[in-house]
Amino acid sequence: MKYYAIIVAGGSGNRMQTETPKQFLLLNNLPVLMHTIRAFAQSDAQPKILLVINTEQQGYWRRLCEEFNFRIPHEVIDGGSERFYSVKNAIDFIEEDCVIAIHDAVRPLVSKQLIDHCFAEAEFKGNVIAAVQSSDSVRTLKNNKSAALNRDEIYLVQTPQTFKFSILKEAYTQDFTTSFTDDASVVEAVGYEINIIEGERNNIKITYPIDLELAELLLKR
Ligand SMILES: Nc1ccn([C@@H]2O[C@H](COP(=O)(O)OP(=O)(O)OP(=O)(O)O)[C@@H](O)[C@H]2O)c(=O)n1
Ligand SMILES: C[C@](O)(CO)[C@H](O)COP(=O)(O)O
Repeated sequence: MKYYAIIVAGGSGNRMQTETPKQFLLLNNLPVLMHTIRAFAQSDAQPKILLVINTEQQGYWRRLCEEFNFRIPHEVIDGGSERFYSVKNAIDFIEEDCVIAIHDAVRPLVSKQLIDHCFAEAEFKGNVIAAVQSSDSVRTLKNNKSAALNRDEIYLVQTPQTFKFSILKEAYTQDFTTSFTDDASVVEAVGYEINIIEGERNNIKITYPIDLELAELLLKR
């Protein structure tokens, strides 16, 4: 089987509020994105790596690769205006049957074990996403009224989100809607049941400044 990793790095990082998009910020002296690519390059699956970056940041990325002597082979794909379109651009590039892991560039602490587990399960079941159970109590808030939910039924979804090529190709022919917050929601909308495997508490998404500080601490353990 052929394996691909689509690493989406086409966002602008508004919530991080830094001039440099968060995927390029230094984490332990190496840009976040290089940690992420390295995790996939170290996996047993040895996926072909497709890196999605906005056209205006591709020159900056090339300069970073020179500066850090970063030589892991990867194909650069143009980013889109939404994560959905960034993923779609990468899927459109793939022309062979394969299993595809889609991963946020800003989840640099993902382990090679989780990556390989995702590839193996998706090859067997068609799709699988990594998620962790909520350790906090959870509530909904609607019309100013809050209500408790059963936290045993609540999973916090991560990436990798891994799928057989044909499933992704079919799902990404749909028109974008704002309810598509991840790849699983896109695939579910065409009728597939999504499988969950245990993610990793360390596999945090760098979204706010505190997350970068946390990632630094986790890497130093
Ligand atoms: N048009 C987009 C938007 C997001 N992403 C990527 O999707 C991942 C998860 O998105 P998020 O954390 O929301 O990143 P940003 O969109 O950059 O952040 P923000 O929402 O705070 O602006 C990131 O690796 C981001 O680079 C992307 O490839 N293309
Ligand atoms: C894909 C994702 O990381 C799964 O948790 C998440 O949905 C991305 O959301 P964001 O708002 O684009 O960061």
